[in-house]
Amino acid sequence: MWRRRLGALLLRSPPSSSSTAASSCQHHRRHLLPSEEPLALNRLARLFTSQAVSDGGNSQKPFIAFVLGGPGSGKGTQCTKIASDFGFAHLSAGDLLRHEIASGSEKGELILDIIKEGRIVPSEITVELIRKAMETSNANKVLIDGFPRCEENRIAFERTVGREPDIVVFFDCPEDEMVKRLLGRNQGRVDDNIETIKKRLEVFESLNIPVVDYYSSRGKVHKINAMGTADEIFEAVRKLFSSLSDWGRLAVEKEKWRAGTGTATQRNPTDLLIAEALEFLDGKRVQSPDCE
Ligand SMILES: Nc1ncnc2c1ncn2[C@@H]1O[C@H](COP(=O)(O)OP(=O)(O)O)[C@@H](O)[C@H]1O
Ligand SMILES: O=c1ccn([C@@H]2O[C@H](COP(=O)(O)OP(=O)(O)O)[C@@H](O)[C@H]2O)c(=O)[nH]1
Ligand SMILES: [Mg+2]
Repeated sequence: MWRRRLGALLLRSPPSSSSTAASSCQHHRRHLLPSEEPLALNRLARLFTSQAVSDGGNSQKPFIAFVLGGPGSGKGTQCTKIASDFGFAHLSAGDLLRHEIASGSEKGELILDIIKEGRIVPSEITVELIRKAMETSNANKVLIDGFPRCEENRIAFERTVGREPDIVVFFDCPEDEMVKRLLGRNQGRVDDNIETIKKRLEVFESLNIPVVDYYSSRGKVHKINAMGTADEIFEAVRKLFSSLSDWGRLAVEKEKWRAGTGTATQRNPTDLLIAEALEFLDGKRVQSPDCE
């Protein structure tokens, strides 16, 4: 039984093969470059797992996922689900800016004007809000929803926080669907009107897509088709995060085994399982007769 389960796990595609950007981009094919370097899957998955099990969320280096996509592509909806199923803190850049407006600060007035026009708030304001929210949340896994909006945002974040995101999830949605969703959002937002929506779509194409292209060239983008019901889309999202988590666990086992907690002369089921995982992770073909 354990062997059958292992076979199924090992035969599952790693996340980089099925969903990394560029390979199957439907709505933004012309923008996304093929990945120049493959996702460092073992490193990434190990990081994901070690952060997931770190002690009480005191890690200084959280796992960071940027969540990008056009206005109305479903970023916020999917982030809520990821946060609840995978234990991420959900930091929405737009929500942080709206809280600043609600606080009545001087900065809030400037932010309101910019949001009404569908433009991008100066990087120093947004990056500072995100940096503080990351510090306050003290979480070991963070979703940053709707940021960076442009290359300048990206560079300012990387300079201030001192690192890149670990992955970028990109929701790929056709424009007419995004417009339909935004006009039906009904949350009383000052920017959910057709005039601002048009401007936001232009800004998305001209300034946000280059950020996706940049991370795509770094092998970090996982593109998700954002058409379908929220639950259907979440199935694809769940696969991505589950794979990271499964592969991370295997990578940790591999390290333990290499460190001497398993030897070739021990032949109990756990050792066999680890040996098979090791072979697979080393890129060899696993003989798994119980599975197909
Ligand atoms: N898959 C979906 N199908 C139809 N409507 C959706 C879907 N996902 C989200 N929505 C709705 O579309 C609107 C925009 O979704 P939201 O998550 O706020 O997107 P974003 O954060 O990318 O702007 C919301 O009213 C939301 O309830
Ligand atoms: O990093 C960010 C995120 C948002 N915004 C502004 O806030 C608006 C709303 O952003 P949000 O992410 O809430 O919109 P969504 O894409 O989710 O509809 C954007 O159009 C921008 O004007 C910004 O300037 N920088
Ligand atoms: Mg949103």
